[in-house]
Amino acid sequence: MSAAGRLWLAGCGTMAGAMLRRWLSSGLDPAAVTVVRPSGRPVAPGVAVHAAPPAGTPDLLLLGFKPQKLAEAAPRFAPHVGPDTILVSILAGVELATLRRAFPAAGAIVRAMPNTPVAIGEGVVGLFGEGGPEAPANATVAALMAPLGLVEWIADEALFDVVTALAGSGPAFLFRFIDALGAGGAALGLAPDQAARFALATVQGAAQLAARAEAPPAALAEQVASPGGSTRAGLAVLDEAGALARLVEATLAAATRRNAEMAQAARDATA
Ligand SMILES: NC(=O)C1=CN([C@@H]2O[C@H](COP(=O)(O)OP(=O)(O)OC[C@H]3O[C@@H](n4cnc5c(N)ncnc54)[C@H](O)[C@@H]3O)[C@@H](O)[C@H]2O)C=CC1
Ligand SMILES: O=C(O)[C@@H]1CCC=N1
Repeated sequence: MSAAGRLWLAGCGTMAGAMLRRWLSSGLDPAAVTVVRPSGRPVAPGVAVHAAPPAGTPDLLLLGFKPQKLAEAAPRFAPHVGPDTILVSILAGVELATLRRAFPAAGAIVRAMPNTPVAIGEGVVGLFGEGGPEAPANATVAALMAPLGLVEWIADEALFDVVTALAGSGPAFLFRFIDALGAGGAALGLAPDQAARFALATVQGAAQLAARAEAPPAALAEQVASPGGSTRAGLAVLDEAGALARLVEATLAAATRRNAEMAQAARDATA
């Protein structure tokens, strides 16, 4: 974790806060971290917090505010970003070219797309950097992200909005599904609290089984669905005219479109 040297977080809300929690619990020295957040509110013992960027230059600056704040925040942080600084952005949508315009002196710029389960080391982090997978900064960024969960480089920045929809937003879609599973059971007569517990434990168990199994999820579904049995009757509803697949694809498409809109807004705001 010391690979990142002096680490500054610009913004420390839900997402950057989840990343920081995991970094600290996996051994990052809090004295190496500076959080800059408008409220100046404390974050964690030993982590310096400032309402505005202090003097100095970090080795790695993580942009953790909303994409809509880029135009306002960038001029405050840019003077602290030099050729020895790696800039990492978790801003949904916002492209490398926009970030490069806002931080012309940065030594390297990498986009990272995490999700909230990184807080417990069970997240996903998609990465895309300016210099391609072999750029020297990439090893530093990959080492920093490693404790957060599954870390993979994305081959094409044009796909980053899809990664954001699938993995960045994905937990929200799955939380909805857990609720829907419980609500479905409750609608058919189970006590709502018991239905909610069963739904959560079922999703947790199924995900863990799928993660450990050699067979793909489709084969695991077949193992549950006995011929002529009740699971088959339920799957027929999910599969009718590709109902579930179409719903999920439309969901990801809507989120992907919104990421592209935020990218455009950030381009316009920083032009
Ligand atoms: N919430 C999520 O699950 C995910 C969020 N993201 C990205 O993470 C970023 C942050 O999202 P959240 O954590 O959900 O939002 P949030 O609203 O919880 O946190 C943003 C933080 O930025 C701070 N901030 C605002 N203006 C600032 C400035 N000028 N300088 C420094 N800090 C400033 C705010 O005080 C706030 O605490 C967004 O760009 C989003 O696209 C990416 C993946 C997943
Ligand atoms: O909703 C958002 O815009 C961000 C991107 C991925 C998750 N949250």
